[in-house]
Amino acid sequence: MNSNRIAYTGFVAFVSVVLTLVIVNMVQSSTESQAAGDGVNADSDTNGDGETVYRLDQVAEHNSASSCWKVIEGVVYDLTEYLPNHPTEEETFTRWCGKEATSAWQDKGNGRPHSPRAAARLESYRIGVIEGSESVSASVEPESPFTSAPADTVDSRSEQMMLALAPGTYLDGTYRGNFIDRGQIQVSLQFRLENGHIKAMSYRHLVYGDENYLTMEEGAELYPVLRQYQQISEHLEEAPLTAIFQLYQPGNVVDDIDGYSGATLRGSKVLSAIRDGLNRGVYAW
Ligand code: HEM
Repeated sequence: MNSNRIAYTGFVAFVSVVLTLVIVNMVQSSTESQAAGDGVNADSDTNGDGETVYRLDQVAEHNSASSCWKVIEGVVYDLTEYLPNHPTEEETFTRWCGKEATSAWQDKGNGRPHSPRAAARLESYRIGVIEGSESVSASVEPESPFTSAPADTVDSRSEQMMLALAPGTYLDGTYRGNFIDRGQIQVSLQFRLENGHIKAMSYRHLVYGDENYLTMEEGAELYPVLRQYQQISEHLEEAPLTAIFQLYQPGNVVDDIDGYSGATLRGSKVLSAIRDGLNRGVYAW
């Protein structure tokens, strides 16, 4: 073998090694970029039970009706297909898409839990668990009186208010309370407290200016106002006392009859009348 030939063979070997390295490198980086492009599933792990483990920021990407995931008690559910079957306005359900929704699931925003039938249905939409779910389920957010609103709108006031109405603070019995403004009793109501839950709330007097809502006929112009008051009392039926704080956001409690602004006033009056009743003490056992 002459020296030219040796140099040529060496050169060819060198080039093939370099080419191989370049190709291996290209294949590797294309696999990596594909994985990154796959988004949510790419960097999701599986746990010992073979379930996919998601992070909250991955769930947060599925925050609309077209793709709706929720985290409930540490489990991730893809509820997109269930959405059209939920028996409420779509917004009640979709506002929790992409979020930690344990408290909303537990009290439906009205202080009442979902039925066992609903819980069974939920299971069929399970797609995985949330990262660190042991600690998530152990430290589920404290029950909030504002659970009908996402947790980020809750502030520390809610906790103080909850404490003020903690079960056992008010005795069971019948209560009567009033909201009085500008020298006029506008709302007078009665309710029972049984095991800390509101029962049979009724209005004894509902007046504003010259209007007496309680005697209004169904076709009357201001009849919707009476309807909103009734929706508030229906909403509170059998709810824990702390549910009265939901009246600060009556958009979740009554139909949008007048753009909520009036409903806000109505909610606040009822809230104030209930608290007046509580302050007065038991009216009858
Ligand atoms: C997490 C947010 C959710 C909220 C805020 C919510 C809220 C509500 C509300 C307001 C009602 C109607 C009023 C009532 O029955 O008291 C309701 C009923 C119902 N919801 Fe939900 N819901 C949520 C999630 C779900 C999920 C994930 C399922 C099942 C996959 C579900 C299944 C049902 C069923 C079957 C009913 C009929 C009543 C019952 O069986 O409890 N909901 N929900």
